[in-house]
Amino acid sequence: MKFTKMHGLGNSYVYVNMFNENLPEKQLSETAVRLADKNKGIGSDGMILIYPSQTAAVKMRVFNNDGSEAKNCGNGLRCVAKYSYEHGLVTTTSFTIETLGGNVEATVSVDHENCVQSVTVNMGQPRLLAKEIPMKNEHSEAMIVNEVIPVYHQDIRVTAVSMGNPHAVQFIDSIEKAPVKEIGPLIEKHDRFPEWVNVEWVEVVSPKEIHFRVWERGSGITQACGTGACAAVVAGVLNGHLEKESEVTVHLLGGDLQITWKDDGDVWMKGPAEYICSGDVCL
Ligand SMILES: N[C@@H](CCC[C@H](N)C(=O)O)C(=O)O
Repeated sequence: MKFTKMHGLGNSYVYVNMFNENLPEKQLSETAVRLADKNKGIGSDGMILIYPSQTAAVKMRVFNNDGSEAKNCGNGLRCVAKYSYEHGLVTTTSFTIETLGGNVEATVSVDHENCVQSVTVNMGQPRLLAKEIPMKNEHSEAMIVNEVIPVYHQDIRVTAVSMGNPHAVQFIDSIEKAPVKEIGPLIEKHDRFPEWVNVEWVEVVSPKEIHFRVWERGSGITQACGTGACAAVVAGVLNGHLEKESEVTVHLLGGDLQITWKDDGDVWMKGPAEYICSGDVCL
């Protein structure tokens, strides 16, 4: 099977062009696990499949490195946009990408050689009600903003945001002290989150700048999470640390993203997408 490995700020996936390849549905999950293995596979945070779409230019499906399927992936969207444009799957610089979390609009910025330098994605509106995350709560129609959940003898305050996939965001004084490895897995599988959750830590530097760390559902620590960065900015506004309409620079382990939560409710993400390698892999 032909593959291309790409990354968005160090968040790497093995991409498969399903316009040409054929993988049986029942093998997708185990293939993602095998490809992600750094010793017996290619090594990645997961696998992303690019399909023809009935409702958009292309369709993206995302698998974490434990084989679970996710409904969205911000870094993946930018890489799918670059791949689709440079491989002729689309012919315009703005086009729609279908995800299981909804359709989004991507715009590629190209240089004089028609290579994509950066990608801007309108990620759509965050979903904030407990039932939309989903998060178990006495009132399923309530938002979860800076609410305490007990985690292993500690009370941790989280703000819950869905960007098509679920996120629990915490604010801390120093990003260097984020207990990602220790607390991440406990919140990821906390019984308040029936579909599990991506877990983020945020240090607010100024109304236009934050530091960010993530424990991703199904993949653990990664260098970056695009949907997580969007969720962090939304949570920052909801908690009064950041402002709507303001472009926020999010410093992730793998580099920076620019995120804006607009007055009309849409969240915009701008950042890079890069190739690593491509080739054939034995399945
Ligand atoms: N790395 C991604 C998110 C991938 C899916 C996530 N782990 C989930 O299970 O929801 C991003 O860049 O958004």
